[in-house]
Amino acid sequence: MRYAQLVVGPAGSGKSTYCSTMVKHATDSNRIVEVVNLDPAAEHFDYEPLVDIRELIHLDDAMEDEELQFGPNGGLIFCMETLLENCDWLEEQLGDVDDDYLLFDCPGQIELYTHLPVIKRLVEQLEKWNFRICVVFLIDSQFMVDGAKFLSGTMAALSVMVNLELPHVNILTKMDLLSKSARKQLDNYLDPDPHILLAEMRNVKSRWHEKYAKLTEAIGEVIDNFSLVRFCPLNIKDEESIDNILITIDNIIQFGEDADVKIKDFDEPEENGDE
Ligand SMILES: Nc1nc2c(ncn2[C@@H]2O[C@H](COP(=O)(O)OP(=O)(O)OP(=O)(O)O)[C@@H](O)[C@H]2O)c(=O)[nH]1
Ligand SMILES: [Mg+2]
Repeated sequence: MRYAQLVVGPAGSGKSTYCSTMVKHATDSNRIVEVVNLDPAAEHFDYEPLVDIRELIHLDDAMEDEELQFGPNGGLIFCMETLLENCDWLEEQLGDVDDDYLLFDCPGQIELYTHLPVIKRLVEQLEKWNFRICVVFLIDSQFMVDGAKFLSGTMAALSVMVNLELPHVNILTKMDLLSKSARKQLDNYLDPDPHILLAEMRNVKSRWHEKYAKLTEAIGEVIDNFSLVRFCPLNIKDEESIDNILITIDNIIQFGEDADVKIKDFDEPEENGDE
């Protein structure tokens, strides 16, 4: 079994920073975590990638091609499709090391995760290669500090969850940039209570809410009733905060737990036999 975090989220939400932060944190606790750069347009990141999609195809290749004539967004989709067509290349680059733990630093175009099939197909490949995957959806906490934005961010997280159908963690990034009052505001939402959100939206003059108060309320309640979406705050300046996130994800993909799981599986038939 191998382990992977698929790090996704809107442009600039902090995906590449998250990856380098996790690598440093893991190294400090004697763990090896490596990053695969899947962003064909990446210009800067603070880690040494194990695999880099730009060695296969760069966004400029798609955009400068006389025949293709892609813009930046179509070009990106083209690059991701090229990656899928060259699965052998990726498989070879990834190697085949048991217990490997990789972070896939993905591009920032949200449509890749909300409704296009290309990332989903990549996930299916990774699963064939024995990866147990957790989607890590990052969203900038600064865009989550009022009711309407929080609701809209929640809906974005939900579309990614529905589209990718994988174990999933939502992370609020850049908590270090929030003012004290903004952080307090956000704390109210983190244990999501749609009534707090709604009461607040009622106070804010919003054309949407005036017209669709009942709809907003219904969406809020559905999300709450099904415990669909939760957010974990991440402050990269606080080791404990980083550690909490890593532990949460490790648990989800059962990293380091396999030994226990095997023992349990082994014991169960015996117990049944005794009964
Ligand atoms: N203060 C602070 N800045 C952050 C944090 N995370 C990211 N940033 C900054 O936000 C900007 C974008 O961060 P990136 O990590 O490149 O974001 P990204 O999601 O990889 O961006 P794209 O790949 O372009 O979609 C950079 O200037 C980072 O330094 C954080 O936790 N705290
Ligand atoms: Mg990036």
